[in-house]
Amino acid sequence: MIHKHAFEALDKSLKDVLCTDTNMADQPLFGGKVVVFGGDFRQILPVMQGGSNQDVVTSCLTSSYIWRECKVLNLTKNMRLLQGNNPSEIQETGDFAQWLLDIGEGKAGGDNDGDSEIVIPHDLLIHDSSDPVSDLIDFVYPSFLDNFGEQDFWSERAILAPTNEVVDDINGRLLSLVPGEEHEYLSSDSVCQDEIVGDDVEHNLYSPDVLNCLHISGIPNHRLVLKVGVPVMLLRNIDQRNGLCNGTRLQIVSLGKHVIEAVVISGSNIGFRTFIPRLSLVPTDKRVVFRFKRRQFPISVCFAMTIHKSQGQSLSRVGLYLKDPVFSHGQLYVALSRVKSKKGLKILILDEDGRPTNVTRNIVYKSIFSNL
Ligand SMILES: Nc1ncnc2c1ncn2[C@@H]1O[C@H](COP(=O)(O)OP(=O)(O)OP(=O)(O)O)[C@@H](O)[C@H]1O
Repeated sequence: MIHKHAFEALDKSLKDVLCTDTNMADQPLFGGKVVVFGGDFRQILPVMQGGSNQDVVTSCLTSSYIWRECKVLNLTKNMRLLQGNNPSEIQETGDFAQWLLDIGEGKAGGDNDGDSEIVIPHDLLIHDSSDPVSDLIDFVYPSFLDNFGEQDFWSERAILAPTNEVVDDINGRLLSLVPGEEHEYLSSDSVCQDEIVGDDVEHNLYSPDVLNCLHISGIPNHRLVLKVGVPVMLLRNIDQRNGLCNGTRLQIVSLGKHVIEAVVISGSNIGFRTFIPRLSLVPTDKRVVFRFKRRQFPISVCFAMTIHKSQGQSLSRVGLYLKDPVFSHGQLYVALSRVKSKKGLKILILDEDGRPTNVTRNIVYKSIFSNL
């Protein structure tokens, strides 16, 4: 979800361009233009690094002066969930849709606000298994090697997890099963010129070895290992007209030294072939206190992806791997609601001792709903 300041900036810009009245109080919102917002406050709210619950809630559009003039229209039907053909399937879909809403609104397993523990129904769980992670992988990617060459096989499946560490672990495990030669691409990392002060201590602090070790959300790792046929996700908008946006999934066709050929497998331009170059990527993560750039292909392997990255996706098969519990408002709801049918969802929750369990954390800041 976008920070309210982005909408307020648009409001001010449109007022500047469209209003002749210099008295701010008399200028209509968005310069008199009608603006339609679409969103779901049960989903993940703006990311505020180090921010409190209240900081997150007040960063939303509902806490802006704009909201006072918004008219709210509610959508009532979950269009992603495929309706069944017979009464029992229709009933099951309806019950599942209601359960998702209860998770999103903090009502599942009793009324709760903030962090709560919820019990996941038995039929959605991976349990009683000697190797539960393999079972989850087999559920999402059955007959992995037989289906490996099929483009359609990759377009509607994913394993989701809250953190990049777990995602990298699953991706590494599945990549090792893929037949074919491994290609390793190492990034070139350097501190941005405006950060260099010519001091030896600073120079050593920011040496390439140090920069190479940084794993930062939103940019690829220093070491990117790929094979032909592997599904990858774009991490930047590189050609929006042809559907090559941040989050688009592609399958690798060939791996060159300077360029990677891939075919789009998700979104509106499925089948489109393209060449991906290396880009200089500058992380925006405020926890990195200096600016540096990483020159690397803007992609990551996506057998598994983080819940944040899965926002907006509709998938026919989802394996939710909760080795660690979710950590932000709406994360569990987003993960569970990516799927098009209840049958396409399995969840593996591990307890502190690494054993499968049926209880996990849900986080819902109820104050976000108070203005709706
Ligand atoms: N009017 C409709 N008729 C049929 N299918 C629809 C309709 N609207 C949406 N869908 C389907 O529902 C799914 C979700 O749609 P879409 O991604 O636009 O919703 P969204 O609100 O952006 O979802 P989310 O925010 O949960 O990612 C898609 O598979 C889409 O094809």
